[in-house]
Amino acid sequence: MAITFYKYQGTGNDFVMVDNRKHNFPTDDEALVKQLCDRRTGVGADGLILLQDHPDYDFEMVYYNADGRVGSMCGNGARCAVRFARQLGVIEDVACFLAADGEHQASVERDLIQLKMHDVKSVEQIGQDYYLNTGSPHYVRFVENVQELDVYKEGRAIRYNDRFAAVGTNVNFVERISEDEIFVRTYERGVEDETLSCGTGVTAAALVAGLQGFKSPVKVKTLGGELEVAFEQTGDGFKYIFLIGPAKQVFSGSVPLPQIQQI
Ligand SMILES: N[C@@H](CCC[C@H](N)C(=O)O)C(=O)O
Repeated sequence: MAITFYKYQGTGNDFVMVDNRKHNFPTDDEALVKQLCDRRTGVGADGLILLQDHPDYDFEMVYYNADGRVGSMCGNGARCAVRFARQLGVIEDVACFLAADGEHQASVERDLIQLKMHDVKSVEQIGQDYYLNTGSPHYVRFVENVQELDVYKEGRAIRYNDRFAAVGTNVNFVERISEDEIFVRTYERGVEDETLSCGTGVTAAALVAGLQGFKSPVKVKTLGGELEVAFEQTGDGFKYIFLIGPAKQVFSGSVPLPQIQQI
């Protein structure tokens, strides 16, 4: 049988979405997810997201990285999942859903999805750089001329260093553009390459900018578009963190997958 899939993107971070309320997509088939995300032999995406029923939430999002492994929280993917849920009629303009790191609230306002992220209790400083978890682990380094940087090379050097090699980390390179704006480029774990944007990475970079005196909301440019991050600073951390930006459907199609049945 064939499954219908939908392709979504949020500031250029792209995802294959499956309405798994209607299928029994095999949740542990790494090879299948990897194949669907392959940009030459599959649909092509930075990750795959299953939208599922959940007894206590509007829906559950199950997120996989392009390498086929179950991922941690994905900020752009979550904004796409909210748009997908809206288009499927699962929600109207507000959502309370479950992701890898727990419950999230979100709202839809025209083109924009506003996603509430979990509080960040602390930020570790490593030399001049920072390490924090915004649902996924992120290393943040401020640089000059981020557009000139070899993000693949520099990102891999940090992602595979002794401290991070086992669990991995995403790596964000950040340039100050003005008093209220930064430019972020991210090497993504699980894609193992630079992506056009990473929502949890943008959030991490904006919070570190907050530590350096930026006021909320911080405007963030990425290679794939613009996002905004609002937050309230607490003693050592942050609360009321919101990631705001567009998310849209690009196309839909079907793939023959005999191992999957319609429910
Ligand atoms: N693109 C995502 C982040 C995805 C998580 C990452 N690949 C990891 O494994 O930590 C986002 O938008 O947040």
